[in-house]
Amino acid sequence: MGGMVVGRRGVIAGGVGLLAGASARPTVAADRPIDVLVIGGGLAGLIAARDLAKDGHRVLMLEARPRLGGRVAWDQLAGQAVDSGGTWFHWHQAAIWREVQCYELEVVERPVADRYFIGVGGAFRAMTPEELDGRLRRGLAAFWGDPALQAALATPFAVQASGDRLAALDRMSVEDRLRAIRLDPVDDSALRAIFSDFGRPLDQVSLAWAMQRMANGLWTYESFMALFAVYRLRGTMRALCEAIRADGGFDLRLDAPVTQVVQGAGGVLVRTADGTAFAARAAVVATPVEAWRAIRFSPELPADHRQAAAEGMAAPRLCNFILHVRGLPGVVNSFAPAGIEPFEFTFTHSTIDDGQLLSAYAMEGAIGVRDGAARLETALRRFVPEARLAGFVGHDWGREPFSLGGSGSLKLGQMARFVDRLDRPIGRLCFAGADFAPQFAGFLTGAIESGARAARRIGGILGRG
Ligand SMILES: Cc1cc2nc3c(=O)[nH]c(=O)nc-3n(C[C@H](O)[C@H](O)[C@H](O)COP(=O)(O)OP(=O)(O)OC[C@H]3O[C@@H](n4cnc5c(N)ncnc54)[C@H](O)[C@@H]3O)c2cc1C
Repeated sequence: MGGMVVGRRGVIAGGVGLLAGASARPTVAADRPIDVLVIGGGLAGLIAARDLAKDGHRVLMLEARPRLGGRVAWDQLAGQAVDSGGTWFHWHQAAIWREVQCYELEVVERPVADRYFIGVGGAFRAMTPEELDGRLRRGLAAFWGDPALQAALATPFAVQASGDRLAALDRMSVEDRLRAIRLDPVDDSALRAIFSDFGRPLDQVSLAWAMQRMANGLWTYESFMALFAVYRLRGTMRALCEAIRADGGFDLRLDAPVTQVVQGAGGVLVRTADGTAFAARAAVVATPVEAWRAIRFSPELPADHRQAAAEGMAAPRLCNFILHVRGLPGVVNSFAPAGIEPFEFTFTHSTIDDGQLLSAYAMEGAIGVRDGAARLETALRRFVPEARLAGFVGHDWGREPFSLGGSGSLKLGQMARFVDRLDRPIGRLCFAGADFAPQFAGFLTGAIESGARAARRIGGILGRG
């Protein structure tokens, strides 16, 4: 098999058309064989494709949806462009910050909340920022304060080198740890409430994953809290996707779900749902783990990969919304322990002339896009009775066939088995994605880490012939 298109259409469809609605017209003469096929155009795939193309390889990206971005998405609401997928990042997340700086993209800071509403005992309790701050500082100090737990993550960037100690932590849940430290009930509720952003019930969240998130911030309260929605891009994450795409110099086919990946001695053959086949010297698979289920791999994937696909790694029921709300008393932020309130957390995304745009997340799928405005407004009124909903946009990520889940935490045992392992090359294939990224699994920056690493690894394979 060697670097040419063998599909029934007989051409490679490239395309400079960028995001939603771009046509799949051919723009690149099929006179040079494809070196690498990149399957999936989320951030991991975009970075891998760009880096490989910049290294002089001919790259074709095959993306299932009619747009790029994957779990990065954008909509219009109240005349504003809003992010409706992955949005927030911080400068201590080096991989994404570097991209943002490189492309000179403008960063906007989230307004700081002056009113908190915390789910305690089945109702919301108003807290001043000072009260919440005190409770969380106490709670987190107890949660991560055991030196033996911290020692397991002495090098949080090198999960596999952490060995048995990390594996033992990975078998424990966040719930196990909360039970062990026995906080005062309101401190306990406050901690459970902010942990609702882990995206699944706490007895299913790997303690090792949660601790890695804390170790990444040097076990400091400020750095841990910096992971809760501090900076976003002006003009949405679309600006970053467009910058990478424009810089990349790779070809693109949208609306091209891959259904089959076959590896031979000298290359890879990839088939899309319409029957077109593409051959290349190597491929990067940058879809969510859950999406591997819909692809036939030959030879069969190793047992760990099959197991990861069967278990799933992303939060399966995550719905998120941007709500246009009037009548809010100030800059608000609500948090509730998973599974109790319709929204696990909400916060003022921005203030506009006519009210506020509020980000709202339902991690346990208690409320969905199909439920409509009246139910969303009722959910909001649980903490601000005077709130009036003027409009909304939302995504139900578990129902999107090319995601089958949102993002969030890793389940028990997944860190030791999958992180820093699923991305090791298998012949001429390399897997990339935020879900099993080495340092920030589940985050935008993790997708970038992982895509860059896949590009380097595939580049090494191509260099060897
Ligand atoms: C609601 C929500 C909010 C989030 N908020 C944040 C946040 O604020 N900060 C943060 O750091 N992270 C956040 N995240 C997480 C972050 O968005 C993701 O971790 C990251 O975008 C995943 O990137 P990826 O490239 O690994 O995967 P994806 O973005 O899922 O990209 C995979 C791509 O593969 C494509 N694909 C799937 N199957 C096929 C196929 N068969 N053939 C071809 N293509 C296929 C998909 O269409 C998709 O484009 C959030 C996620 C969600 C859902």
